[in-house]
Amino acid sequence: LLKWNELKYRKKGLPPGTMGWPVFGETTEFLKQGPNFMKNQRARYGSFFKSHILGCPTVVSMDPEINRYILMNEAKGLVPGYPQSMLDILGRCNIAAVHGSTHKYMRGALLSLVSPTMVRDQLLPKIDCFMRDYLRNWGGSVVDIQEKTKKMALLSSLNQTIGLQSGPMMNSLKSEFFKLVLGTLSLPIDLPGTNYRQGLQARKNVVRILRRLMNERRASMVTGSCNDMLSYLMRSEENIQKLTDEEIIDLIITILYSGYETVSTTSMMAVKYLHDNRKALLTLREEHMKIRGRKRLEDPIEWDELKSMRFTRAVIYETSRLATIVNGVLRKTTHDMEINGFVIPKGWRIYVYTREMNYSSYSYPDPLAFNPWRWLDKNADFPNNNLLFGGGSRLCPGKELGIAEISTFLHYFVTRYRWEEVGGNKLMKFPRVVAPHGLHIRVESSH
Ligand code: HEM
Repeated sequence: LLKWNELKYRKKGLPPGTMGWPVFGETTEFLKQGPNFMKNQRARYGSFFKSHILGCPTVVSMDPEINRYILMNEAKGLVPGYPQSMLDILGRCNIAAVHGSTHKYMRGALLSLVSPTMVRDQLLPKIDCFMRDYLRNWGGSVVDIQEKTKKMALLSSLNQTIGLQSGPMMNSLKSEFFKLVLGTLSLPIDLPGTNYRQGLQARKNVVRILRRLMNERRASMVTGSCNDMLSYLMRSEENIQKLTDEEIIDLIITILYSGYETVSTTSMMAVKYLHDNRKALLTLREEHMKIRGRKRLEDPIEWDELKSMRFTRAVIYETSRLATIVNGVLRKTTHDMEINGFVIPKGWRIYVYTREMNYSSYSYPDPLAFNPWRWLDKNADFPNNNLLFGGGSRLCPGKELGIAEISTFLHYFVTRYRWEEVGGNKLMKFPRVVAPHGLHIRVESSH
């Protein structure tokens, strides 16, 4: 079977590599061995090789230059190639499912929601208020920081998108959202009890709740007075892009989904790395104490203060790099196309695998050390330096919002508390960063 499968894919012009078993391909090896599978294949076939993973013939690219080329050239037919289960559950109009001019206006609408002015005037005050409250009364207890940061990312995002702070609607949205997330990461098998079926059902429920909310706001004409993202999108005079209701709903789901695991995992891993690196923690705490020292206890963080948190930003970048919160991004070809001297057939996936770039000792001397200071020496925002937030026309639009959330979380966490890990926490780094049994810390108030 293995041989037959190799012969099936022995077309002229394809990159070197192996295709594994029919149907399953090399998915098991990929998931089990993770980064080592990639490194072994690279040692044998170079940085651009073919495989068959997660149900599709795939070309894996580990070459920084080619990775950048792929991200910069969506217009040539290199469009997002995320799994079907994800597209089904996130909706027809979610940003990863649309290309060309539709992508342009959906992205435009999203960018107008998270522009620097919006972060300064609308979002930062909300985030500050949320975090200040969320991080109350943690002292004197053992908390699972994984669970806390997950809840934090979702609740903060629900507050910004639809203005929800508590109540029954919040509870049902929360539990539906967790099912929705599980569904997007599952095999698309539509049978009772599967994560996929439950994810689809959860999507239906989320859509129903959002639609009801929109109708209620229209009926009571409160759209004008609310200042959350949903109302902003519904107010047609401000919403230059004039999205349909379906597009608005899918955009809200996109925002909730994209900022959830990224923000929560980065926050959790920052807590972990700071715990293990006292000097970095002291430097970070000093940066935040200086800001707090100039203010009254109840004063919120201001935009200029957020911008002045240089070391905090460096901690976020370094956490994102060392933990590799995002291993890579997926694309697919819309027609046969030549890349790097090979011909990639139409419909093949391209895994733009960026993980190894994070551990390059050329770009990051002593790459396995947690060293936030390295980001202070170079211009961290120079787009070619890293692909931590993607690149090209799909560069993460929520980057500054995400950084604002994590910075505010860290601000209240390090100025209010000290913490120690309660031993025995296991961490898995691949395919996603998770603590399978939670990451428990004992928290004490600083004063
Ligand atoms: C530390 C936090 C974050 C990290 C590490 C991160 C990372 C990324 C990466 C790597 C991509 C590129 C995906 C691709 O090319 O296929 C991306 C895209 C995206 N991110 Fe983020 N992200 C973060 C926070 C957020 C937040 C808070 C939002 C909420 C608005 C967000 C919304 C999006 C959206 C909508 C896209 C798709 C853009 C498009 O297709 O045009 N992200 N992000």
